[in-house]
Order: sequence, then C-alpha cells, then structure tokens
Amino acid sequence: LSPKLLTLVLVVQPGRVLLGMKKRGFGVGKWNGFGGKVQPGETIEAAAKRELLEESGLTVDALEKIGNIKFEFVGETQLLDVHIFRADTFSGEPTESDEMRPQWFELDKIPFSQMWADDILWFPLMLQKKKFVGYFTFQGHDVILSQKLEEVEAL
Ligand SMILES: CN1CCN(c2cc(NC3CC3)nc(N)n2)CC1
Repeated sequence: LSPKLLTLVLVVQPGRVLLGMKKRGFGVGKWNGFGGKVQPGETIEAAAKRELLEESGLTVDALEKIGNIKFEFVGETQLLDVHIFRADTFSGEPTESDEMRPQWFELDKIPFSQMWADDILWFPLMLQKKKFVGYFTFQGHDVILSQKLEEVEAL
C-alpha cells in the first residue's frame, strides 16, 4: 500500500516551541505540532501551510523541511509517511480550533510524557536544526518495537 502522506509543522521561536493539544481524532489527548493529510493535487508543503493555518490560526511564509519519518503499526498494512517542517517566523495569533488547543512551551518543559513516544527521540535534532530521516515500528499507539533515526545532509 502506498504510504499515507502526512505533514507536521513545529513553530519554534528562541526558547520556546508552539504545540497543540489534539482535541479529537488520531492522537487525541497528545501535544503535537500542527499537520494533517495531503490532498490530491496539493504539494506537501502547501498542505503543511494549510493545516497549520486551519489548526493554529498562524500563517507562515517559509517552512524548512527538516525531517521525514515513516511509521509502521504491527498488524496494519498502511505506513504513515510524515513530512516534518520547522517555521521560525509567522504571522497571526495562536488560536484554538476544533482540532487543536495551541500553547507555547519553553524548550526545557516540553511535555514528552503527553506526546507521541517518538518525539523525545527526534525533537533534539529538530531543535539543533539538524535534518533527519527515521523509521519507527509501533505496537499500538504507545510502544516502539524498533526504530531507525539518522541525520542527513539533505532531504
Ligand atoms: C497528522 N499527523 C499525524 C501523525 N503525526 C505524528 C505521528 C507520530 N508518531 C506516529 C506513531 C503515530 N509522532 C508525531 N509527533 N506526529 C503528525 C501529525
């Protein structure tokens, strides 16, 4: 099955990162960056900007591609192919949507215990502005059975 293309945008300012509490659907109850599906005929980057605006109220000009992680779930055939972007500048005010409740977090207070289990592994790379590719095998939504994560020169 072709992997399901998904986007994830982290808005980072000096000393803090914007996360959203997912209010429904996949990942409900977890803090995460903003993102969603890529529509037919839409570039991945355009999808990332659209979802960021829909979910957070923020508009960004520049998104930097920083990572690509594929996720396999034991017993499921569809892979998730998550394209991860970083934005350092934006316009607008973080606004709660029906999907997400945004909140700024200082970089030493990122709530990893309430985030996807992979985040604690690649957030440090993201914050150091490294580029990375990864492959995680999950058992359910909480247990990582295997993982691959490597820095790359270019995505
Ligand atoms: C709309 N998308 C959904 C997938 N997503 C994920 C997934 C993820 N781990 C995978 C085991 C689920 N980890 C982060 N941080 N984000 C980005 C947003």
